Amino acid sequence: MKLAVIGTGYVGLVSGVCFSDLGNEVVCVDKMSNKIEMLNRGEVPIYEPGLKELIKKNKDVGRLHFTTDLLGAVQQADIVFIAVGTPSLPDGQADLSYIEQAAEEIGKSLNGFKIIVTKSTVPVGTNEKIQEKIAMQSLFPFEIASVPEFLREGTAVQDTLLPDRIIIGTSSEMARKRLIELHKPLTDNIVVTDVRSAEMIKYASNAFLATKISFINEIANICEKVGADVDQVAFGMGQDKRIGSSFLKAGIGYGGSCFPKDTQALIQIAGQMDYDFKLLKSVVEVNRDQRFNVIKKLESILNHLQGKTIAVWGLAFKPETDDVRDAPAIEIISSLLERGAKVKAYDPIATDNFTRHFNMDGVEYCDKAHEAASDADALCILTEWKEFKDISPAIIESWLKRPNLIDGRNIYSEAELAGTELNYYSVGRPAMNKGVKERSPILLP
Ligand SMILES: NC(=O)c1ccc[n+]([C@@H]2O[C@H](COP(=O)([O-])OP(=O)(O)OC[C@H]3O[C@@H](n4cnc5c(N)ncnc54)[C@H](O)[C@@H]3O)[C@@H](O)[C@H]2O)c1
Ligand SMILES: O=c1ccn([C@@H]2O[C@H](COP(=O)(O)OP(=O)(O)O[C@H]3O[C@H](CO)[C@@H](O)[C@H](O)[C@H]3O)[C@@H](O)[C@H]2O)c(=O)[nH]1
Repeated sequence: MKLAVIGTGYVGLVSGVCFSDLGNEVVCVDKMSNKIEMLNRGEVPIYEPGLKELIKKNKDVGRLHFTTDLLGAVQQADIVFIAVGTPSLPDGQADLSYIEQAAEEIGKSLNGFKIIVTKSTVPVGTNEKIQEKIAMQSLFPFEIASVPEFLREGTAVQDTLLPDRIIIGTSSEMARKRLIELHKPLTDNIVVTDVRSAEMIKYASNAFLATKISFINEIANICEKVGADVDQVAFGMGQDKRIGSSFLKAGIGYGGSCFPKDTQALIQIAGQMDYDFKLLKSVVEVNRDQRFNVIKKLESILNHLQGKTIAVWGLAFKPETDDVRDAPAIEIISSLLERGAKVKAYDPIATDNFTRHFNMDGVEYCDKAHEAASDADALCILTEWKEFKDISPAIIESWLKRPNLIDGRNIYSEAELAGTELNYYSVGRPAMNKGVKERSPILLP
């Protein structure tokens, strides 16, 4: 099939490349000419394992193209995917201006029957607005469908080629058939719904996963008070198939380009219908507070942070990505600076992105983990990069000026800490904490 994909962010680029790998003729479009120039030179604007190789393979056989020419791309396509951004507006609603603009441009470009598919995460009812917008621009026939995307950054290629399920929301028999045919090579688990339900499935899925994370983080906070170990608790809970073991990793809360914005957007969607989504509001509040536990623990160890040197390992919102959108590191570093600390930061790949987006005076960005930790009063681990796990706590202790380690992602085990004199604090594992004032768990009467 001939496909056009509008927007070459994570979703557009990865899905375009994967569709082309399945043998389809794909043209990926972006209005940012620098991105398209990079892609045409064989460079990849995002860090995503396996993507570069797949782009090269499919470009070399002439099945994959990159262009800024939306009209040309749409005109040669049978199916057009919209994969532009839907960032948050200041009040939390989804900003649909990129969607509206793309729909208008697609409408102006139609030259015959097409299926227009929205992959972007959009509020319920948006696909109907897209339909109206396109129809205002064109008399050519077209059908619409909502096929939300569920890939995770860092495993995007794998998630796209081996999805748990594909959701196809459409009322068109023709779109249903063509889209099932297109996705069939990926999975047999294709769920066909109406358009509004497909739009809601995406938000409900992200909100539910965010809820699991905030739930386990609150359990972790209680574990610290009652002397239980959240990792053991999560493992035990996860053995129940009804609960499942995924997304129960306690830490400093979720970040990234999706959970923070999509939870806020769903609260707004509900609010516009006069429904107060109390549970999800609490999920967001718990997540906001969780990252500041790092600051509280630092203050309990160091008393105050004025003039102290704090090393930070991890700027990306999670490992295997250079994405820093809504990363916990942003607020944690800002709070450290506000309290007068000197911050030395290191990330294996996200530093350039971080410095491009955030102007944080007073932060020294380091090229090596060792350089950041050297002579620091404390080290905070904010992202669980494998590179960090491979460095033993004993080595870290030898680099630091004072032996204080805040492990925001629970990357070290008790055995790895044995023999060190580190004041160690992780999340929800009080028996492993050493040197922190509230070290002894409060035993229940
Ligand atoms: N990032 C993820 O992991 C992920 C996963 C699932 C779903 N989503 C959803 O998918 C959508 C896209 O997310 P993303 O992270 O890939 O976005 P992004 O913001 O990284 O990229 C969007 C791209 O679209 C381009 N664009 C905008 N308007 C355009 C137009 N009219 N013509 C051509 N190009 C245009 C922009 O220049 C940009 O390069 C969002 O709705 C997001 O919520 C994202
Ligand atoms: O047990 C867990 C799992 C994740 N996280 C955090 O949650 C955030 C999001 O992680 P993850 O879901 O792996 O990354 P994303 O790439 O943001 O993917 C989510 O958001 C995408 C965009 O909508 C969806 O497509 C995916 O299905 C959904 O998992 C990160 O900060 C993680 O550190 C935890 O704290 N504990």
